[in-house]
Amino acid sequence: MTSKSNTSEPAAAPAKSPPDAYLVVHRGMRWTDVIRLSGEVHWTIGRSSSNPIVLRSAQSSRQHAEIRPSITADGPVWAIADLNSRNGVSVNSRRIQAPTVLNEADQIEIAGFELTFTRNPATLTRPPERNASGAGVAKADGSQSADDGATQDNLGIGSKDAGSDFDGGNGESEVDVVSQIMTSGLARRMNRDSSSAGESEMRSDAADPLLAMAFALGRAESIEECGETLMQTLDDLLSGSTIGLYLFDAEQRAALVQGGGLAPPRLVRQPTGTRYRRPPSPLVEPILQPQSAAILARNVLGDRRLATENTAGEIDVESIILAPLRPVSRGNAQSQKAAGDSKLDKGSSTGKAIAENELPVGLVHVTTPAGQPALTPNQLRNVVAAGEIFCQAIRSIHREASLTRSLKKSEAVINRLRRQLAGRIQILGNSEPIRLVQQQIAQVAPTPSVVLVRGESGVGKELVASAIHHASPRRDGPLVCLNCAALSKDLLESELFGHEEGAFTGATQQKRGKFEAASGGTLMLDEIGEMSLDLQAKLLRVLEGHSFERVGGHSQIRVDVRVVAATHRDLRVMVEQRTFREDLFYRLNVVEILVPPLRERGRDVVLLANHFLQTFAESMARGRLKFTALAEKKLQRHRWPGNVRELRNVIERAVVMSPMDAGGEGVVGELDADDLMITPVAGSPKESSGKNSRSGGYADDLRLSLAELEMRHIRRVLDSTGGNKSRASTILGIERSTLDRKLKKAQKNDN
Ligand SMILES: Nc1ncnc2c1ncn2[C@@H]1O[C@H](COP(=O)(O)OP(=O)(O)OP(=O)(O)O)[C@@H](O)[C@H]1O
Repeated sequence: MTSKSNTSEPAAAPAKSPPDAYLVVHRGMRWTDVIRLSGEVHWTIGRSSSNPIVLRSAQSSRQHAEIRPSITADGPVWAIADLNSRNGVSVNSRRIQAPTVLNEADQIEIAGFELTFTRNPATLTRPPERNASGAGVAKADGSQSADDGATQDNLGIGSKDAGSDFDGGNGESEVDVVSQIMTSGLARRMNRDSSSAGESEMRSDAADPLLAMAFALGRAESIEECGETLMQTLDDLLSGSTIGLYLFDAEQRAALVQGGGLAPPRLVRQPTGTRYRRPPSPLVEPILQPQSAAILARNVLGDRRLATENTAGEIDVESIILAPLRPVSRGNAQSQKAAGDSKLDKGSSTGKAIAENELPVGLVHVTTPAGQPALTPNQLRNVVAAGEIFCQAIRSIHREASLTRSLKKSEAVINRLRRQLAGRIQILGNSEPIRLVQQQIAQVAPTPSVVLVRGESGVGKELVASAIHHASPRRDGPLVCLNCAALSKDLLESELFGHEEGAFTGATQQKRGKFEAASGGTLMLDEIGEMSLDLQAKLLRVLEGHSFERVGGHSQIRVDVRVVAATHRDLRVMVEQRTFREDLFYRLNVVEILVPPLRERGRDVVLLANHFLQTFAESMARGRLKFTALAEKKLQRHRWPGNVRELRNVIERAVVMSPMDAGGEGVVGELDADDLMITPVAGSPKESSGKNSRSGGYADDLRLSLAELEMRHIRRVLDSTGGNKSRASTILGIERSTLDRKLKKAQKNDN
């Protein structure tokens, strides 16, 4: 920064006082200390406590400098003069040689302190721009003054890291030193109280309420409770002051972003004889800006820009604190630093559009009435500290609430999936043999017994095992399935029991087996009849409660697993043929469930076919589909050698091959017998002699009524036009409205 017209020397005596101005002492990134310059007062600055502004520093002369009203050709101004100090006074890094007019945003350096001169209250809440090098206050000529060596104090604000407010890192905190600046008539009174010992006593006094607050907030469960606790703490820290606590809910945040004013405070403390009044908007607007600093302003009496008038139209406030409530996170501190380093536009005033998420969560506004001691920098520091503790607490409450919300959502999803799963593992069917299976599952599921499920391939043995698991007390544990026919003897052993690293070629790392993976749940061993006799012996030992070792391992592993075995073979015959161990057979055959083939389930075929039809039509977005009577007959007559799996595949294929708009708006698409690709079982009557009904075969038409035939033709034409009704009605030679009427009527009949 270079010095401007302020080197011009003003005339000595003022005829009239200059406009009020502010001397701003930046105190870290989060707060500023403001001294109002008003009237015709000569504001001497120095080490002596007789000065209105006291600098407690050995670098400061007893009477170091003076800021006073002066007259120039342009009118009354504020000027600064060096009172023959040892270390001099610099304005914008230039040591002044004569009284110098102060201009907006001038940086004054005295005895290592850095002060900003401003007339604009909007700039008061801005954190200072910092010297990027982190060096202390530079002298104008770059030299050290003669008696600089007299003190080792390094009081330059610029030497402090912008992000850390509490410790200057040089053994003495910057805040401690700067906090000893005092103003006006209070200097003497404060001097009495704020000897170094007094200051630290004040701080330890503050520690108790802050500590009590931290404990209370740890227990608080709502924002309201946190607000009450903060208010109580502020009351303890700032007795005699009026306090307003503003907390911005969603509505208020939206209003503030739109440029609306402050809503009434959420909580107020007003000692007897005082009345709380909101801060004026010129002060509120800048404090809502991102990265704004808390301010302490003293000598506020009569200043309408810093305080609101009473009912008599007077500003009867001695000092104020206005602090934004903003949680400080690591990221936040970094962005504050970045803002302090470069982003802030020093020249502009307020009124920038603020994003809702950049607003503080609230404000603390403290005022002391005229005639009472002014608020102190320590009190400012304590308000900011209390505000930060409060913000952390409400952030925890918000986080907890959001975690609870997402937990509830997850639970809802889990329950939905459970229901879906339950639907999928439902053993559908009303036939006698399938009812018996359902009943056996219900009986055996709650017990810990081993179950042997037998049946042809594709009848639903795995589904039965799954149903047993999900109806058992182990339902929250894992269900692990292993097909014993799919692996060689050695691989099956390592799959079942796991292996240690290096147990065999390719065993590059330790692996848990399925028994361990199923611990606490159910292990389904499919195709158990394919297991080698050696492995059968090992399995039997585990089923009898013994521990086992991983392949290549020595440690004994014991698991809590329920086994459900399945096979399409007749194990009794295998036992007779000595290909299956008799002892294992009896161990497995505690409860046997025989799943009937599909051909023995009567009308269940149609029930299952319809279930698969709906499932696939939905997953392939084919709308509503149904089977024609002929299709159902065909399904019923087939012998289903591949059982339910075959049925499922037949239906899936039919749905895949059906037109995309088969079940379009207002139409239930039909799957005819010809759409079902089933190889007719030898000896059964030919299920359909016609071609695919949609592609134009008329063999079945001989059994249709005229109306049915008409509708079948309409649907074929509609198919050929891709569902375009206008084109279909042209081909059919009828009005579009007639077509609509016929379709509606057919739909009614279908329903
Ligand atoms: N009653 C049923 N209700 C609904 N779906 C069933 C039913 N029975 C079987 N299924 C379905 O049929 C298919 C085959 O069933 P599953 O795999 O359980 O038969 P499996 O007897 O274990 O076959 P494999 O002998 O080849 O191991 C699966 O998609 C299954 O969901």
